[in-house]
Amino acid sequence: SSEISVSTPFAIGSRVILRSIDDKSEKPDYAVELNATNFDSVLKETPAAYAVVEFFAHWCPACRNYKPQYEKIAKIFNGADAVHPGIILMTRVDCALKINTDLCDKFSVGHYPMLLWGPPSKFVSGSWNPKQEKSEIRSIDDGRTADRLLNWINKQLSSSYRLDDEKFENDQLQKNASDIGQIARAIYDIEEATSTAFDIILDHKMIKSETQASLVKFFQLLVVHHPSRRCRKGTSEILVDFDDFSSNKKETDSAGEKGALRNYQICGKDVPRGYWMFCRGSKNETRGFSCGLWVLLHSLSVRVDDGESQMAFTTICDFIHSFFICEECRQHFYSMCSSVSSPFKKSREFVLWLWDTHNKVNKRLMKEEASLGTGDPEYPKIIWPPRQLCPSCYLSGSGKNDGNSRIEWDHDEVYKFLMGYYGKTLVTLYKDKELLVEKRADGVLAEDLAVSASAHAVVVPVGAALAIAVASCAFGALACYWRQHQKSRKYKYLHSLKNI
Ligand SMILES: Cc1cc2nc3c(=O)[nH]c(=O)nc-3n(C[C@H](O)[C@H](O)[C@H](O)COP(=O)(O)OP(=O)(O)OC[C@H]3O[C@@H](n4cnc5c(N)ncnc54)[C@H](O)[C@@H]3O)c2cc1C
Repeated sequence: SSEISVSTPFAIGSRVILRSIDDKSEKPDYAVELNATNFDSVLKETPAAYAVVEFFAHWCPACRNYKPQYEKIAKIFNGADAVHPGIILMTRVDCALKINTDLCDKFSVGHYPMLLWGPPSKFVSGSWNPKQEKSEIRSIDDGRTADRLLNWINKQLSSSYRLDDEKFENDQLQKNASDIGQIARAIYDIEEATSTAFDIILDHKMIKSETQASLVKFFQLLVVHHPSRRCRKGTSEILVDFDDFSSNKKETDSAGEKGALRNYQICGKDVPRGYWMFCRGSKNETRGFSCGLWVLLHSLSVRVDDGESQMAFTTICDFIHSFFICEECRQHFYSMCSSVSSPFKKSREFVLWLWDTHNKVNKRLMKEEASLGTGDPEYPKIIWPPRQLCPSCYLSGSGKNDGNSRIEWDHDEVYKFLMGYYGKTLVTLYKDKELLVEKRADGVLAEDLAVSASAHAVVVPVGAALAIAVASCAFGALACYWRQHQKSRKYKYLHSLKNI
């Protein structure tokens, strides 16, 4: 610094130079900067099981020196390129900013930098003080270097993370196949798969006059039965405006159409995150999207009512046929759809059909992957669920699930298991508690009732998507209803604007 001050006679100039030297050496921050306005929402939304919050002050020299150490750890855990994403969220709060004064007080920040550790939900609207007993938030007393901080974390989690772990050395596999709770992490993959599917459809310009009806029907299914509330919301927004894209289709080039739909975030602004949790493979190229898609389909199947089951079946078959870009997969799946001779009357039949169909795919892939070596070695295909996951699904003494022996299933137990697994268990970890809004006996959600109460007249605009919506009211009753009301609100709004 003495060199700089000698060569630069003006104090302001030297500051500028210092800053620019600094900028050049500055790497992107991996830790998420939080403040009083986003602290609760970021910690509420994160899929990570733990959070570290570093309280610091930007003027504090010790904090500046500590930053590269902390960043080394943040790089391992935060973001799409992280080696171990979605497990720990690394954050920081600048207590020197006025806006954060109360927040830092609530967490009894007495020195800088100060690190706290705990489940993210415990930080939301939370507080901490050093004398508090039985708090799930703990002070990290030995995190002065990256190595020591990682050691501290490893002790908490009985893990063996290392600073030089490389991408996709995924050592945190869900090795314990009998751990039913693992599926709770899949809610985030279902969101990821929904958003990825939407991106693929746009990237490959797959919305054509002959595929559009399939997409609208699938969106209707999502609006009503997607297990994530923000995906239901995002899909409904697309559905409401869908006519506008399709009616302008002839005039707009595909880039324009794609561009317009690109403005929609089907599962909200935080998705896609760029990584998988339940569906994370041991290699970059395995599992991921196709696993997430299966889990989405199963989670939809357990949520439809008896009267909707046939419609949900054809909707899923058509969607996969039109939009699943894996040619072999969509052909195989569609031929299995086509072999169903009589319509489903009960959702139980549909749930079990999807389960059995998935097992047929597993069985075929077991042989293929063994001979070609294309599977994920850590996740060999099995006839599912394994006995450890659902002992009662197996009639006593029936065969092994290696694809060769015949298993005698207790279908009542399998159905019960699937309903629990993809139903309640799937959403137990989900942070968006509004998701758990009670359904009324007639299946109408409170949020939809709020809409109906505020919308008076039903003005039905004539459009392709709406025509399809009306035609598919078997399960779309709520979706059509919701859409018509939204549409009517929008048109009324536009009309009132025109009149101004
Ligand atoms: C509709 C569809 C058709 C496909 N067809 C093909 C194909 O023809 N050829 C091909 O190479 N790949 C196909 N794939 C991809 C393939 O099935 C797997 O998704 C992929 O190999 C990744 O496998 P995975 O180990 O992650 O488990 P996946 O098979 O993707 O399963 C995801 C998760 O679902 C659960 N699960 C497994 N079996 C069942 C079941 N029977 N019922 C309920 N839950 C279950 C397990 O927890 C599993 O981890 C298809 C995918 C989809 C969505």
